[in-house]
Amino acid sequence: MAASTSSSLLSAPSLRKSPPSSLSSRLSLSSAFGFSVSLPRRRPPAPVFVVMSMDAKPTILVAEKLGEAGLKLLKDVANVDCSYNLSPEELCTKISLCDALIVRSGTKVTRDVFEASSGRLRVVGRAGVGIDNVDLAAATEHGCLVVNAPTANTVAAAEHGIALLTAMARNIAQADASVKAGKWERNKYVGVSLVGKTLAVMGFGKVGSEVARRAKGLGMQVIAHDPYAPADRARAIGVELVSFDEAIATADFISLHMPLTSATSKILNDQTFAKMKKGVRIVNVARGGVIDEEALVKALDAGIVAQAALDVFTEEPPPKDSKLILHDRVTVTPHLGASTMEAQEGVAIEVAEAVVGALRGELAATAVNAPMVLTELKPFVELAEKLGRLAVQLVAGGSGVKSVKVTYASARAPDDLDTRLLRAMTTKGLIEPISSVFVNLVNADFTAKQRGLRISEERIILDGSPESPLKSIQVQIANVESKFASAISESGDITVEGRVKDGIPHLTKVGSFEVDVSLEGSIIFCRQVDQPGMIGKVGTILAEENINVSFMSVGRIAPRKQAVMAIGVDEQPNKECLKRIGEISAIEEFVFLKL
Ligand SMILES: NC(=O)C1=CN([C@@H]2O[C@H](COP(=O)(O)OP(=O)(O)OC[C@H]3O[C@@H](n4cnc5c(N)ncnc54)[C@H](O)[C@@H]3O)[C@@H](O)[C@H]2O)C=CC1
Ligand SMILES: O=C(O)C(=O)COP(=O)(O)O
Repeated sequence: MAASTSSSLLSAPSLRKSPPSSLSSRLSLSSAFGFSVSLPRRRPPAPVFVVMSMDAKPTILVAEKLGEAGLKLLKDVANVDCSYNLSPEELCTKISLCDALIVRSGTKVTRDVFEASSGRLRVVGRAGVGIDNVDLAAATEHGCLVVNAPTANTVAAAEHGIALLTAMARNIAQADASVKAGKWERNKYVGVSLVGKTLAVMGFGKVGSEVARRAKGLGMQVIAHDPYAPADRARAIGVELVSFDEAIATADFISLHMPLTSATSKILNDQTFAKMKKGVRIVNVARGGVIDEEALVKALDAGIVAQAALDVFTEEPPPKDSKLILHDRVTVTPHLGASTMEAQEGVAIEVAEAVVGALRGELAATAVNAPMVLTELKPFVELAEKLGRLAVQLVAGGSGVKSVKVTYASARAPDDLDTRLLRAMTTKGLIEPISSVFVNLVNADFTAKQRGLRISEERIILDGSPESPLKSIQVQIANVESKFASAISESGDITVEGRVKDGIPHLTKVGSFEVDVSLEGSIIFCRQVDQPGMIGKVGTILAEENINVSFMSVGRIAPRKQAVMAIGVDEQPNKECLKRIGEISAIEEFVFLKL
């Protein structure tokens, strides 16, 4: 495949130098995808996302300690400046002389850093999974690639979870401090046994499943909650997937392994602690923000939570006088989940390879923000991602998403429409709302496969002018239940379909209902009895709650039967507002979805 053609799928924000041809030939998207597709004839060649020639040695700033093997890889091709504990000002001063920056979780790579680099910084490497310390939007705007190391520390994080679990159950940290203080308190530190106890693993991804495997080895009864994990993957290691409420109500121990997203933020709070078994013990090696820390202190004091073991905190380092940290039934570590010799060597190699590759012009499979080119497909790319986002959010908790079909209706011949970018963006929409994985053109198929998600594509060839690349895109999720039953079409699948109108993606079908709502902001779907006054009733509630409606559309099967109302809203309605809508008597079901 000619690199110049394939590269047209990638943007070239501000190139300093075109790549030499030997480097261009390394950017083979077909191999990155693991399949080969003939590319469209119309697409003009564009420069690749290459950042610099390798004849001048680039400079890489390593701002946090990195394993030796990774450093060696970097030093083979670059001038490496290892400067740790830089203040934000020092980082901004240094960065203007650097082509790449490598960090862990302790360095904040803010917009100021990208601005201070004056366009020289081309790659940020995160030697670990979470990239919450990197301003991704600013990176993308400045044409800077961000890569991470998503797999090399999985086992370390799982082992740390198990270490905290066992240390907590046997009061290891407290007893150690007591003996060192000259005491001998054998009765005070009687622990609890793990064997036969129920552990709820919340988030059954890479780390969660490794924790589950190990806990079973300790003789624990393991259940898991993960609305998006396929049940057969859980079954394969003898774990039952259950609802959130069942998990927290049944567990003697709860271990958190979900990403921090708007849906998981403070997922353990006053209400959810109240549903737990009295005396439950909690482990968190995910992200501090998934627990409402004040609520946890209250639950500890009320005896609902017997103990907690925490590696991560909302604010890191946490305030010295934090009641949570100082609580005598809480065991803490300073974000050590990924800190083993082996994991650090692993992430160092994984990130160094990605950074060196990126400097050479290759696009790493671990790229987090690979910017995409503005082509005629741009609005359809946006449509594909939004349909994916909508479809996955319509899935009811407990249904594993395994099989997705994307149907493109187009008047273009198959060899004149390359759907890889559309499929990648649909995959991004399907996976990102439910995961800490970042999906881009390069890693989309790989990521889907890794998660057991099968994405098939179908083309409907239409008569008419091939001027516009596509008429519509439909996304269907098979074999799942929906939290909005009307989203299930006659085929039995969750179905959403959209079109581009005046350059803006629109949703045109949900389930069997025709609607028309622009895909901006967020959406409320309501199914109601088709009768006068419904739009007014819902509109009035939204107006009273100061929620701006951007679009409203009603689709119905037949007059005075059932209808589905799709309402685009600029602001997120609060719980009270949604409750009021749900209480309108003719409304049979409704759901709020973020785009
Ligand atoms: N303490 C440390 O040093 C480390 C912390 N981590 C953190 O551990 C977490 C998990 O990492 P991975 O397993 O690599 O990610 P992953 O993406 O492989 O797994 C996350 C899982 O959470 C599930 N999930 C999403 N929303 C959920 C919800 N509302 N309820 C239950 N499950 C939900 C997803 O379906 C997915 O299966 C991340 O937050 C990551 O940042 C990872 C490595 C080291
Ligand atoms: O990889 C992650 O998400 C982690 O939380 C590990 O962070 P660290 O690299 O140890 O600062």
